[in-house]
Amino acid sequence: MALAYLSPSYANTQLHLHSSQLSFLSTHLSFHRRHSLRPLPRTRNARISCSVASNEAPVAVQAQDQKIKPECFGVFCTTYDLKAEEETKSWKKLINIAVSGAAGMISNHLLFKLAAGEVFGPDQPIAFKLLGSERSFQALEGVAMELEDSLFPLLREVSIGIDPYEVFQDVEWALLIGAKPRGPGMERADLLDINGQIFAEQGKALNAVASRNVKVMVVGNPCNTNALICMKNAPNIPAKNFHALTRLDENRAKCQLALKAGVFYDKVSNVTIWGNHSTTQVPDFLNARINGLPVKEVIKDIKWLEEEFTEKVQKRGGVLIQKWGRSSAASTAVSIVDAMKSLVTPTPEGDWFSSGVYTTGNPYGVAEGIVFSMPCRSKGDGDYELVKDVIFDEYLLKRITKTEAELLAEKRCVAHLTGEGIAFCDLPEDTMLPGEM
Ligand SMILES: NC(=O)C1=CN([C@@H]2O[C@H](COP(=O)(O)OP(=O)(O)OC[C@H]3O[C@@H](n4cnc5c(N)ncnc54)[C@H](OP(=O)(O)O)[C@@H]3O)[C@@H](O)[C@H]2O)C=CC1
Ligand SMILES: O=C([O-])CC(=O)C(=O)O
Repeated sequence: MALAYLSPSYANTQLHLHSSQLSFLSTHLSFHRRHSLRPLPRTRNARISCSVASNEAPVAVQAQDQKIKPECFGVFCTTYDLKAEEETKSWKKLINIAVSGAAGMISNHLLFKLAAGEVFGPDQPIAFKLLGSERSFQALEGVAMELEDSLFPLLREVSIGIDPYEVFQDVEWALLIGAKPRGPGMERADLLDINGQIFAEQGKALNAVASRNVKVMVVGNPCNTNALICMKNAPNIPAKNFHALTRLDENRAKCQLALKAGVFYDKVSNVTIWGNHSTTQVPDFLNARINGLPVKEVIKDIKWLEEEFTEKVQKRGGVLIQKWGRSSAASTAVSIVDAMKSLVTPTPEGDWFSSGVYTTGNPYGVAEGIVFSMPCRSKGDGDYELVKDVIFDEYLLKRITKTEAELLAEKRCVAHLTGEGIAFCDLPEDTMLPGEM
């Protein structure tokens, strides 16, 4: 069954149905900016003009002719003038970006940055495939309407759906943000299991329908182990293409080092976050540099580095939640943009960036088979290589061993979701997500 386009009211009606009946809802609400000067079919054009003219939300109309696929929505139906057409000739091929948890807080910042060209530049048109759920479908429509009202020249298509097998079709980037937050009294093992199921399903869907070289950025927590689960369920996609977001931690570490040294934060480089996006993460001040000098030559207060600095970065998310009542959304979105940019632009000479990536084959002696944040460099082709010229001391190694042990325990806890046998949960008691206090 196909819909010409959906409205809040129509979607609502359907949302009361059994989930097996819902897949057609992902027969996306598509907003296509038109590339040609060819006039729109009269009937569709007329219907949409009507909804715009009456100043209402997009009106639900089931296709009279079921074969007509939706091509445009509201203002997106307007054809471009010749000047705009000439401009688009120099544009690159459309890039398909999927975002899950698209009605959530992080996404609400991220989508607008991506559509403005912050990652891929001013000549890269973009299509958004937004994944929501029964819960969030109506909110997703609201998000889509805001995108519509933003008049982004680069945003050529927006589709929304709740079936990852449809939403992930041909996507070249999958930004997996949606995850259940840890509620009061919920065990970490339960959180791993509930979210793990989401990421196992999404991994399978990516494996089945996404571009074979899709880059997957897992943000939803616990992001390292979610990324591992997703990857293990997508055997046809290179393991190297999966990332867990630790760039926010890197940015937080840079900020604290700059503050202590009294320099602007662009003077801080070579910061690695090692390990898990949790309170065991290790912000590496041994290899980091300020104005090109080793941090320890600029900040002589070793006690501050080992204790205060490290803990500040590890728990920054929780302190922020205490102040603001909600978790970091804007700075997380900024860090996702940074992380993506680091993969599509060459890393500046001598520097690197942190990302949670698969450890198999790593040169540091970190246990194989987990997703662990490590220092990476990229040629800007979407791929990365691990940095070899880093040094370790006793302090750093001890901390790395602790975060590694936590990730190995998380891995045992989700063995049933990675195809590695029976799960056994012996998670360390004293560690948390950065946002937990
Ligand atoms: N790696 C990092 O650096 C950071 C990671 N995070 C993590 O990112 C994730 C998203 O954060 P944020 O956007 O602020 O969160 P929000 O609560 O605003 O949005 C989360 C989205 O997750 C989806 N979701 C999926 N399953 C469930 C479920 N069972 N119960 C409730 N919601 C669910 C919901 O969308 P839908 O209904 O459409 O599925 C919801 O819109 C969280 O896991 C958070 O911990 C946050 C900050 C930093
Ligand atoms: O714990 C959370 O949900 C928030 C988080 O990851 C962070 O702030 O780094």
